[in-house]
Amino acid sequence: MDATVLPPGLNGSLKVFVEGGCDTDWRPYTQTRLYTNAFVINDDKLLLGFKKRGFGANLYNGFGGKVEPGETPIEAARRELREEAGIDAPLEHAGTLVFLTEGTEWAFHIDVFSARSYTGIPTETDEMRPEWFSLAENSVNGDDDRSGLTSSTTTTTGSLPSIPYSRMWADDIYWLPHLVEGKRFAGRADFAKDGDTYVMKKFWFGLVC
Ligand SMILES: CNc1ncnc2c1ncn2[C@@H]1O[C@H](COP(=O)(O)OP(=O)(O)OP(=O)(O)O)[C@@H](O)[C@H]1O
Repeated sequence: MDATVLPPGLNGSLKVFVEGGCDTDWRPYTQTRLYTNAFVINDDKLLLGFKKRGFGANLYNGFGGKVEPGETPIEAARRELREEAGIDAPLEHAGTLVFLTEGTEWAFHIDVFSARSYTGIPTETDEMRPEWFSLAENSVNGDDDRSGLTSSTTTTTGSLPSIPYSRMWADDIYWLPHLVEGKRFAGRADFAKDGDTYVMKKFWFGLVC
């Protein structure tokens, strides 16, 4: 795809790998707010957090939040990882995501980071419950409802569930496999609201080339 037809908000040399949704225009916006999202991989396991409150509650996600005044995105990402998961990690930039949600006139600009090692012990906080998921081909289905099961925060052996995409933001299934593979990506998705649920209406994701 020609760089001139990138969705508004995305820049650089990107090659589309998936796009779809409604045949409508991208929603206009005048402001962006900076956020971070950090994913820790350890051997064949991925650490996700179950969000207990706030925006995206009851979904699994990486660890992150708003970039505070005076912080760089990487500083914010490491702070949020410490605050929400209790660990430190040598985060590297993996991708850039732009999201519009119905009801807000500004765009989320999310710098996504990943690390292949960490220090500390993943620890549940008020906001997030860290859990490990298997990246192995033959792992058990992580989309099943695991409520009532013991938290796997400290599990290092046995069969972990696979990434629970049905209980994550709808965009994650497109770009997270690329993050796991160590590829750099960027994308945009515009969401509409259906009651309390956000529905992904239009999306575009590409790899950095
Ligand atoms: C729409 N599609 C999306 N797909 C995947 N991830 C998404 C997302 N939209 C937002 N996110 C992430 O959700 C977190 C919100 O952060 P959020 O908890 O609101 O921020 P912060 O911790 O600063 O808030 P408070 O301190 O509670 O105010 C933050 O990681 C951000 O990257």
